[in-house]
Amino acid sequence: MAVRAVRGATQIDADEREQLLEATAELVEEVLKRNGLVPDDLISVVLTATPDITCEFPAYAARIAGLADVPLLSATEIDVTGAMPRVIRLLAHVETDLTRAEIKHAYLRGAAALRTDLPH
Ligand SMILES: O=C(O)C(=O)C[C@]1(C(=O)O)C=C[C@@H](O)C=C1
Repeated sequence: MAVRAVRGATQIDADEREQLLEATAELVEEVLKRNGLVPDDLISVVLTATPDITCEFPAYAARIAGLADVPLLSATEIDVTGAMPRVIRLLAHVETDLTRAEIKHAYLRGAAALRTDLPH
């Protein structure tokens, strides 16, 4: 049974929110680890959620996952018909000596199907 919490006058699904927090933390950690980055290398980070994700701001999830002093922004991904549901995307602007070709992207869990042209 889903545990429910209340934000303002609105009920939210606490289990879904916990999943969002965990998945976003995993994504942040993977992006940093794969590219040998630390939070200080991050200039800013934009996170998007598909429109079906309404339980929490991904930026909040990233903040408590370790990006406390990085400028963050949450936004909604475009609602394209037939697009993969329940996806969190992260676009980071970083200080790095890596070339674009050396950057390692992270498509985790089912999101790997979004870019089969990339190594995962
Ligand atoms: O990289 C992704 O997450 C995708 O879903 C692919 C893609 C693209 O076609 O380049 C599509 C939609 C997103 O806004 C970003 C990128």
